[in-house]
Amino acid sequence: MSISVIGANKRYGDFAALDDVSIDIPEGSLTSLLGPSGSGKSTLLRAIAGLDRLDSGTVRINGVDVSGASPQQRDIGFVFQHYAAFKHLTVRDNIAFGLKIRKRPKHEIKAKVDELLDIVGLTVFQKRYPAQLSGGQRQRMALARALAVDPQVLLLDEPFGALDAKVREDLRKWLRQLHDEVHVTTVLVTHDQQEALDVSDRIAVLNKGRIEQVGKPDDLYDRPDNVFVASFLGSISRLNGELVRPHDIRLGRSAEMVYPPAETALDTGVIKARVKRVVNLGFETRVELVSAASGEEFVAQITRGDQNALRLVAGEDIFARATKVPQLSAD
Ligand SMILES: Nc1ncnc2c1ncn2[C@@H]1O[C@H](COP(=O)(O)OP(=O)(O)OP(=O)(O)O)[C@@H](O)[C@H]1O
Repeated sequence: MSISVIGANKRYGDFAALDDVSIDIPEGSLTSLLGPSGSGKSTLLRAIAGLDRLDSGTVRINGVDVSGASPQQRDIGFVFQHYAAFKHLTVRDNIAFGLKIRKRPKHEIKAKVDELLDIVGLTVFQKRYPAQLSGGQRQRMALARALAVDPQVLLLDEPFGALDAKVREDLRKWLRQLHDEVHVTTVLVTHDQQEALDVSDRIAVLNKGRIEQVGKPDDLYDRPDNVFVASFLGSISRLNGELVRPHDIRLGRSAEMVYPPAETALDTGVIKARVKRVVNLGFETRVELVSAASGEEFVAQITRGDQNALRLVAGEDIFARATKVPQLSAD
């Protein structure tokens, strides 16, 4: 099912939580709403779900105007950051809950729950109670429960937000696989750009109640419309007045060493810089630098292999040259 939001506005007093937001979410896609805290992501998701009414604007699911419909009528699966499971029901019964209240036949419930337990990897824990699960297992149970009733649309509001970094990473890989198997149109709210880049077919970047840009992860990263999108999707520095990404900066001990490949004509030219700090981050090394000419501080990210060859240390003067982020169309 596709989702269209057209001209959505939502105010709290004088404050515009959504300011004329329009977005098309294609059928079967996994689309992330990405933005800083307070940018309106949850407000937009809740409007799609029917949990909050818009002041004006339209929500369409598969072309049908559902703006006046209740969440139940919209046939939506929802998972929040803190999932409210039924504590007194086992994992199996939690997943079966929606099917039981819809009075589905017993054999159908059993088959569906068995399938979902398998998909979310909780078959061996099916007799446990929610309190006996880890946070990550509980969120997987929540997803299985939301999917049990075959919703038209799956809405996820920071579903992994309360989990630690490693578990988050595992779960977002798992979510992507799950989506590839189930294909339900999914909207994921996140403030984590890594998460959005990792799992999404499309990302909508929100800022102050407006959508800044919508596109495929690579398009947003390589061709951001403006500085906000460029900086929200990854760290970025200003160098000779140009925006550059840390891993697009070449460093060397001579000007000749930093010539970029011939095809990248869009570059900053050779810049003399002083190394301020070198930080080893496992596979990569972050080098913090100061431009000799302008005093601008910038950050380069090089491989550990390059650092082993260069052996950069704080205080030394080197040369840098960077490929620019393509010109920002909306600035
Ligand atoms: N019920 C409410 N009453 C007043 N203001 C609200 C209400 N709900 C949301 N807001 C405001 O609307 C803005 C957008 O909120 P929203 O929850 O959509 O942001 P968000 O992007 O999801 O942020 P976060 O990542 O922090 O959850 C915020 O400034 C918030 O304070």
